[in-house]
Amino acid sequence: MEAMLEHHDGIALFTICRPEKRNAINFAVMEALEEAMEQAAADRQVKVFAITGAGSEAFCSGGDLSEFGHLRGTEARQMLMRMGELLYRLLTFPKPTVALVNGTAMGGGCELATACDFRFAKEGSRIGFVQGRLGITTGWGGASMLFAKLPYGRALDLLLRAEPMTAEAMEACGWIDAILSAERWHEQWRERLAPYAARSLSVLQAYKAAAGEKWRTTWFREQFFAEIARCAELWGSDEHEQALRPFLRKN
Ligand SMILES: CCCC(=O)SCCNC(=O)CCNC(=O)[C@H](O)C(C)(C)COP(=O)(O)OP(=O)(O)OC[C@H]1O[C@@H](n2cnc3c(N)ncnc32)[C@H](O)[C@@H]1OP(=O)(O)O
Repeated sequence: MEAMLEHHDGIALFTICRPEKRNAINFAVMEALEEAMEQAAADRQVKVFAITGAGSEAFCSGGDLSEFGHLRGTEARQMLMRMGELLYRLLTFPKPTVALVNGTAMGGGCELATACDFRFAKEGSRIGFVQGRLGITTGWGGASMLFAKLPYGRALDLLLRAEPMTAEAMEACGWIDAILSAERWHEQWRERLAPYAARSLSVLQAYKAAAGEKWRTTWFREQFFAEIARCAELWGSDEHEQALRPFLRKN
C-alpha cells in the first residue's frame, strides 16, 4: 500500500506510505492522491483535507527519482503535467487543506505542501526547495504558488538558495503557519484543525470559493503550467542527468 486515506472527526487524512523512500511520490501515490481528493471533495462528512507522510522521518522527499529519473522528453513532461494538474486541483480544493509536515520535506514535497492552505510542521523538520541544485526548477507549479503566497523576495530567496532550511527559518519567512511539538504532534495538529472542522460545510466552501478566485484566473493558470513546461525542458539537461546519477545507479 503506497498511500492511505483515513477519517478522523471531519478530517480526511491522506498518508503517503513509503517511509523507506522518505515518502517520495511515484505514479501509484499520484493515483491514490487523485482518488483521495475526489472522495474527500464529494464526502459531506469531510470538512478538512490533510496530507502527511508515514513514519517519523519524512513528510515527502519529492518526486521518486528512482522512478522518474529514467523519464525523458514527452514522458517526463507528462509526469510533471499530471502532478501539476493534481497540485492545481489541491490549490483550488473546495474545502480547507493542510500539509502536516511531520519531518523532512524536499523538492516536490515542498511543492505539495505549498499547494495546501496551511502548513504545520513538526519541530526539527528540514525543508528545502532543492530543485535548483538538481539542475531543474520546481516542476509541479511550486514557484507560481510560492510567489503568490509569500512576499516576492522571500519566495525567490528560497528557490535560489535551494537548500534545506530549519522549520524556524521557514516559519519566519511565512511558509510554515505553526511549528508543533514532536511529542504532542498528533494531539496538537488535531487541536489546530478542530475549529475548522466545527464550521458548517457551506461556510467552509464559501470561504474557499472566495479564496480560489485568484487561482482560477487565466493569467495564474498560464503561469503555473508555463513553469512546468520550463522544468520539463531542463529535465533532459546534462546538469540534471549528473545530479540524478547516484539514484539511477542504484535502480
Ligand atoms: C519531480 C519534482 C521535483 C523533485 O521533487 S526532484 C526530487 C527532490 N528531492 C530530493 O532531491 C531529495 C533526495 N533525498 C534526500 O535528500 C534525502 O534522502 C532526504 C530526503 C533528506 C532524507 O535523508 P535521510 O533521512 O538521511 O535518508 P536517506 O538519504 O538515507 O534516504 C533513505 C532512502 O530513501 C531514498 N530516497 C530519498 N529521497 C528519495 C527520492 N526523492 N526519490 C527516490 N528515493 C529517495 C534514498 O535513496 C534511500 O534509499 P536506500 O535506503 O539507499 O535504498
